[in-house]
Amino acid sequence: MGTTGTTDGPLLRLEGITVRFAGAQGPPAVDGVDLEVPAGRTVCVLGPSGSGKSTLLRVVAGLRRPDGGRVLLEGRDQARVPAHRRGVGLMFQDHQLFPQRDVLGNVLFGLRMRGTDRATARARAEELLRLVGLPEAGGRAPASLSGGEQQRVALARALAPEPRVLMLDEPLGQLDRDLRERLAVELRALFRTLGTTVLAVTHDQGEAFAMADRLVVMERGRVAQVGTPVEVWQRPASAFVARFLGFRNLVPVEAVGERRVRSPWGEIPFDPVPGTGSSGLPETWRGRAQLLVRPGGVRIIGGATDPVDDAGAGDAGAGAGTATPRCVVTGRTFRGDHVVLVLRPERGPTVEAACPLRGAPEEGEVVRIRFDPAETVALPPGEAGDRWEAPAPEG
Ligand SMILES: Nc1ncnc2c1ncn2[C@@H]1O[C@H](COP(=O)(O)OP(=O)(O)OP(=O)(O)O)[C@@H](O)[C@H]1O
Repeated sequence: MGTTGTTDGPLLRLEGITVRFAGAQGPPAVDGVDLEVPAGRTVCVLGPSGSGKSTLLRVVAGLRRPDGGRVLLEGRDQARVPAHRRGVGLMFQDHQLFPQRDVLGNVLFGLRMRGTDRATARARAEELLRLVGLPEAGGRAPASLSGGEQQRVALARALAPEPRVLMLDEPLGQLDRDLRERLAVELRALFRTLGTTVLAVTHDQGEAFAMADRLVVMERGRVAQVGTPVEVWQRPASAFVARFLGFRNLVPVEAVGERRVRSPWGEIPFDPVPGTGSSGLPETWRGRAQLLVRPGGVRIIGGATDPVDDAGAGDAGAGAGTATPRCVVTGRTFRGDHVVLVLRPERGPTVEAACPLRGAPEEGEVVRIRFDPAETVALPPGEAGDRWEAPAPEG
């Protein structure tokens, strides 16, 4: 009962979708968005509140006409196709089951509307309830179910009419984090089994990373980055994306030599941007960048009294001229198998470090750190609203 495309191209393609709300100031709510969803895949649009995610879904569903651009389903322009004929399903955060119908009645609803005969509809509804893990719940009232169970029923109801594309708007938003991440993993497996094509929007990275084959990160109505979850995590395209993913160790830097930069923490070697020359930065950045250091790349190399000279030349692991700033541990949080430390260096912004439980320093301790070049990512120097300022000179 899968929904697969009949053409070689993506099942859903958006070309330059633009939406301007009447009377709204500033740039359009959705600003020239291109996006593709291949058949049988799950694409998650991820972005902060107000970045245009829901508006985009409404355009695909046919609930809002775009001011520019096209929606193509199986290669066909949907401009003149009304919402109810597009064959797309939409599930909102507040899934609103029909309270007066039992669970089976809720799942049957779309099938009966479509004129599916009673026996076929019932068989399919029961099959879907089994697939979402509620095989015995058909006769229950929605109000007697937990939030997570209601969410599953809503999903079964949305899947029942076999939409060509299933669209989910913050599908797990109302559930607590634990359940949300578990359900996201289950959904991914379910969509794989059914071959469902899914376009989901969420502001929750955990949910998006658990569900998506491909991520589209939005920033103020525009696409900031497209890639697999691993690609986006490993190489965020901008400081905006990096911050949105929760990375905090982000500083302006200036090239000072081959694959070395001056940062507010001192001079550090970094991982060059692929395809660049000796400086390791694209020429268009003119020797400037922002540098992200992943928390796992901040290495504790010893206590304050260990023999490391202040210019940073003494530590064998760090290499000559490499900063090994001295920091006070100001925060310490357990995260299961590791500890996240907040470190206040003598100069420059605070640093977040992830380190193994064993031997992790205590709050108030003074330590030395160095930055592992393999865990750094150079990002473009600036973007709208994000001013690049030269790092303070050392000394
Ligand atoms: N009907 C409307 N009239 C005017 N402006 C609107 C309307 N709907 C949305 N907007 C604006 O368009 C922008 C995008 O809104 P949208 O709801 O698509 O964002 P979102 O990313 O889905 O946010 P959230 O995660 O909070 O739902 C916002 O600035 C919002 O204020």
